[in-house]
Amino acid sequence: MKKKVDVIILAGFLGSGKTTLLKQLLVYEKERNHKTAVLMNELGKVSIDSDVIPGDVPLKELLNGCICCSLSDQLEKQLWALCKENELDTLIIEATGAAHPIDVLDACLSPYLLDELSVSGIISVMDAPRWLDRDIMSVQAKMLMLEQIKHADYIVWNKTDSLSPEQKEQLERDAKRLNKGTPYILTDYASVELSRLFSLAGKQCSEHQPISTEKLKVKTWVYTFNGPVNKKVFENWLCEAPSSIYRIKGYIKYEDQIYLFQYSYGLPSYEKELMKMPLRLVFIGEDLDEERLEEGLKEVEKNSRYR
Ligand SMILES: Nc1nc2c(ncn2[C@@H]2O[C@H](COP(=O)(O)OP(=O)(O)OP(=O)(O)O)[C@@H](O)[C@H]2O)c(=O)[nH]1
Repeated sequence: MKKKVDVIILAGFLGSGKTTLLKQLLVYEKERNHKTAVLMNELGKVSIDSDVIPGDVPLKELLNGCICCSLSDQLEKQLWALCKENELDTLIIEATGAAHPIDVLDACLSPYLLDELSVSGIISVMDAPRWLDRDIMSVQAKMLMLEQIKHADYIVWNKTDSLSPEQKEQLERDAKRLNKGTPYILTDYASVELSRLFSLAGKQCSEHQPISTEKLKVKTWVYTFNGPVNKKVFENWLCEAPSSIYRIKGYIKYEDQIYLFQYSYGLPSYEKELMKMPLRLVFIGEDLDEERLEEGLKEVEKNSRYR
């Protein structure tokens, strides 16, 4: 079977040090003879950070919007193109500082890309002084930083050079409180010992193994239907589905019609699909009880037959 490309998502507030870390990751991957590509997303019309990417690294840019909202369709196309045009080992996505990590993860888990990509983890690069000073920021900015910490598989507290020992202790307490058990590090200029970062993010993984998706804080799970189901039966199941499911997306068939199905924060939506797509749904959430989900969906298929 074809090896999937490992995807690393770099999240973190505007100017927190994502590109600084990205440059080091690229050097590290090159030393390991890993062919690595970068997908860079910037809010502005002109890319600033892409100049720092070496010429031999395949690069796609998504400008003037955020991949977690207005550009999520384009992200899918660009990821597909990067995988088809290159024999990749690793793909690093640098999200904008305004991106919600779960939404970026969601955009990577397109049903089209399931066989191509395997998301290794979300690394959140946090601007430590800004976090400590967050009370002067808007509620939205505070919430965003909180999400970036909460959903990280590895937290890099950056720009810590000017902080007092008490402030550094506070950062450690915050990491433990907000994302218990997740590895973190306090750095300057994102100078992380990268072998540690890879192994810690994967917890039990050795230095040279990719981080397994099973170690992701936010879990993903895929269910494949054998055929069409009954809309009412499926939606009844959905009403009872656990709230820890953040997203569902994929293809579902009602009678003779295939739909692209999207479910986000409790709301389902459908779009008619003209192609014959595999009837797979990708689930994204925390603490997903896979066994229960599978049982429930099998029941949906069974009950649909009697309608
Ligand atoms: N003082 C200080 N400056 C830093 C540190 N890390 C990064 N910087 C600087 O902070 C600025 C922003 O760093 P970037 O790596 O571009 O940050 P980014 O998260 O990619 O920024 P955006 O793409 O705009 O969101 C640059 O000028 C860096 O040189 C640090 O630890 N301390």
